[in-house]
Amino acid sequence: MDNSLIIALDFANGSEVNRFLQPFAGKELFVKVGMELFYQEGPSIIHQIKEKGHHIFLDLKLHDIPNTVKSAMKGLARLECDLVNVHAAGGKEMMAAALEGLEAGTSSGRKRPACIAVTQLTSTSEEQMKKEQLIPVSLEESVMNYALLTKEAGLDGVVCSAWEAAYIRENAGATFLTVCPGIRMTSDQVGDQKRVATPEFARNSGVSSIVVGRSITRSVDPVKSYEKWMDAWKGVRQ
Ligand SMILES: O=c1ccn([C@@H]2O[C@H](COP(=O)(O)O)[C@@H](O)[C@H]2O)c(=O)[nH]1
Repeated sequence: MDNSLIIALDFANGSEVNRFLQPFAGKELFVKVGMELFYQEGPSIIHQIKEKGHHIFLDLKLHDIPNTVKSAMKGLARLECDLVNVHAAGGKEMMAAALEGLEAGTSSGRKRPACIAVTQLTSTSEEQMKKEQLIPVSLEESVMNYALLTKEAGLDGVVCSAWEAAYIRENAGATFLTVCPGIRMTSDQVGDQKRVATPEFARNSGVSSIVVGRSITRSVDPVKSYEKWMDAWKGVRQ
């Protein structure tokens, strides 16, 4: 799953997803199903997207007591997604329990889904983190702390912004995944994201995979937009 551009399918229902995916028929995409879509459509949306041949990041950001997360992950493993996640703020014990659940729910002979943890949301600024979460260190230190806890718990990587990816790579190793949302072209609207970066910056920082939502899903021509984004991510001259 390294070097992927993951499209965030933040749609209200399955019909909107089908309408979006239809012009991509024949292409093998990596897509992200988040809370908005999954809470409306449930597991059936995962089966439908898998039938179309796409890879899936199920972005439900589990955050609860270890036993609950373990049981939930056991169930989610049966959906056979490629990537799932939790919040690192749930702690090392919770993250280790998530892995145990995933392993228990993965059928024999199959590879368990990769599991990553959200560090600080890309919609969080350092100022907000200090004021609201009462974390006195820099945002980069907080993200790094969560990344190291995630690694110690045995998970495969983290969700972070592209700004922290190089530091994480240096300290946690090149095989530890850094999956980065908050990616924007310079002409794009930033919206609610705070720690944004361009695809070029992400590539040069050694980010494993980028997540792109509205810039593609809300564009007039999503296929053309996706191709433009892929070129920027892969480093093709514009
Ligand atoms: O820290 C995080 C964790 C998850 N996300 C998700 O990524 C996409 C980003 O969408 P855009 O439209 O490109 O902003 C969205 O689904 C978020 O839930 C994140 O942005 N930051």
